[in-house]
Amino acid sequence: MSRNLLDTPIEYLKGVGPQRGDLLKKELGIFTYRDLLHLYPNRYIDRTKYYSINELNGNNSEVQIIGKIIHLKTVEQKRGKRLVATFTDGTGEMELVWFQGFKWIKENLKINTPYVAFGKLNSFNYSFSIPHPELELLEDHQKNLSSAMQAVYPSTEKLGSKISNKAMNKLMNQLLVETHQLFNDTLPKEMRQRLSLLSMRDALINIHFPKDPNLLSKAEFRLKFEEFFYIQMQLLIKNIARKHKIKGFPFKTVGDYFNTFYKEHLPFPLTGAQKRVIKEIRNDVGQEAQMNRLLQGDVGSGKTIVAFLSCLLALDNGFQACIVAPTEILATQHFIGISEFAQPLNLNIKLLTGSSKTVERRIIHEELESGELQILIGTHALFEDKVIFKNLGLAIIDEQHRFGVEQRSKLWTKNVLPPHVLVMTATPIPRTLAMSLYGDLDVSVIDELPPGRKPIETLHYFEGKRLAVWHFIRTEIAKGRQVYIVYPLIEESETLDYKNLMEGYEGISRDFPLPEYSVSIVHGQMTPAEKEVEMDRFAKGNTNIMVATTVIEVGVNVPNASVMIIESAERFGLSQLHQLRGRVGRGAEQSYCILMTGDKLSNDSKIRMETMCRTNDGFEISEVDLKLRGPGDIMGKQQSGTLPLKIADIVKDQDILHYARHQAVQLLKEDPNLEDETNQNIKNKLNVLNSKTTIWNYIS
Ligand SMILES: Nc1ncnc2c1ncn2[C@@H]1O[C@H](COP(=O)(O)OP(=O)(O)OP(=O)(O)O)[C@@H](O)[C@H]1O
Repeated sequence: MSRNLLDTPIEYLKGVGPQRGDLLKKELGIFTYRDLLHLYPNRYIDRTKYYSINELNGNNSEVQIIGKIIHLKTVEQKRGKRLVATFTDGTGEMELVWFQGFKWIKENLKINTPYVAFGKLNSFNYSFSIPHPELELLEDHQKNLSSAMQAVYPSTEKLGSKISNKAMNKLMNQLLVETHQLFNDTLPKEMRQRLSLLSMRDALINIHFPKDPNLLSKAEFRLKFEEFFYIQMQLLIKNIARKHKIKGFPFKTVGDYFNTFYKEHLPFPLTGAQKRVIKEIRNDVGQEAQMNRLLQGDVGSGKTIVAFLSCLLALDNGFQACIVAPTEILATQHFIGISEFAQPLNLNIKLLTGSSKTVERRIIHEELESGELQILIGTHALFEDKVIFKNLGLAIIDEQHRFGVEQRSKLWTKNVLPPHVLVMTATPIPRTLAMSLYGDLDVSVIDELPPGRKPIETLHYFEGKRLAVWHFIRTEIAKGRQVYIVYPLIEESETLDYKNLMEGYEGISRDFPLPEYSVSIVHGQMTPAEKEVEMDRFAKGNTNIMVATTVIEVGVNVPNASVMIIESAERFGLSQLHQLRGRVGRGAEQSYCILMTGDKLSNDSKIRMETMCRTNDGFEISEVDLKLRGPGDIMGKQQSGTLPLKIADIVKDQDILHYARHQAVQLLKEDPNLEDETNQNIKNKLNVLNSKTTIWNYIS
């Protein structure tokens, strides 16, 4: 497309002007002609359908009726004045109503003249009305009707009557008249023909003024394809570039540490998935390029041993490794778990968290710089400037989405070359999202649980069943099992949150009294040391019940705990519920998760409870979560904001996403550097995109 005209500030478009221009800029972020062109409609109204008044019913939402105004009157009520027109089409009568702008309407409306009235239908006791209808003289309507399907723009909700939908349509028409000659295509003709894609020009015209439903769906397909195709092209090209350009330390040998542990000290036979993932990692770190791998494994799938074996690869090649976790509890758990694995190897492994003592810190700093310290495990305390590695070769980051971009890149600056990076997440990211967001990270998936695990049985109970639930807890404790009872974190109010938890704790302590039962508690207002003591009591089996807020959400590993009670479960998101449930079912016993809720549940909450009761599969759960919440909430605003999608929807349009990815892969196979004459416009568009897109800024 010609850049100049399409970059024209929006206020210069005929019909816009400074006032409307300001509205468009402020409310919709439309600054130029180009921005307006890509403001796509939300939906379409069939303007070929006319209703007669006697066929109206309460189910009609928007209607279009040909008729005449036979009477106009002003009605005064307590709530204010309104102007009411009696409108008839010969089959019946209805009302057209206005609450403002009376003078103009009275002066301009013609009595007993054919009009087309269009708008939202209100019904009350079998009488119908349209508030603030769009009215057009039938004569004009027949002359003007250029498109049977009329676009409704998202602006309608935001701008209301300031720029009506009709006015938006008019502006769009004006814009297309002025600019349509200038639309160059961004996809080669050969490709468009091969894939039966509309040209950009036809797609844009038909998305705003569809000639018929078939052309509309072709236009939508073309524009969605375009968005996905270019995202995938960027990701794939970046991936190729990374493999070539970002040099990393190659771990050439698989040495004594790895081999000894693998052959002699594995605490259990690895699952097929664990073996496969370790192979993928070994292959990556053996190359000259930096590894950037995302390791997805459902809760309890055994990521820790994979992390440990990866660390051994670094150590075998004379490098240090670190593991960073988002909370002290999790970092400590990793430290305990890894130290246990490492016992026979006599390694120097240390823990660094916010509550490490000054003396410990000094020792850690010194040993780290001298290279004596081999594996450092900790929280974001590792990102501090004082923490200097002699030669960090591998950084493992657990639950990455809790860290910011800058923090992660801080680890990079600690080296001449970047270390290999393994990002571990127990929150499965739906495949489609992973593909669109992490297309340039290599992904490994542990999709198999260790053998002998019994699926967790999940049950949903309303408050009225509490006594039965308590009875159940008693029988499980009598069998020697332990129980978690989790309360929601009420984000807006720490005090309320605390009060809730403490009340629960007091009740539980009353219902499960000493000496028969003992109850631990962990909450956000305790110091890390206090939390650790309580966690430790529970982990060692000294207490039967652990009462906690979501601080135990990730990483806690107490295989003997077989019951998870989640209080006010309707307050939790799906992925959080799944994480919490993952704290049980880690031993060989049958485990249970009980979701307690109030009686009144929203539809979404019902779906969440049903999903949890139906499946233990983290990927399936994350797909449902994605559908319920949309990608923004799952990934956090920062990340979803980076996806440049205006028309495509990563949930609904997954098929197009896969198709576009396939086409992008094929194209790059055939012409990796886009040198072919026919691919020049793709190259040009990528150049423009690369100069402004931020999609991966947070990854690299
Ligand atoms: N191949 C295996 N065979 C038997 N047990 C295993 C195997 N792999 C891991 N485990 C055990 O399963 C439990 C869960 O493993 P781990 O803590 O590594 O899970 P995870 O993937 O880190 O889960 P989470 O993210 O929930 O912490 C541990 O008790 C671990 O010892």
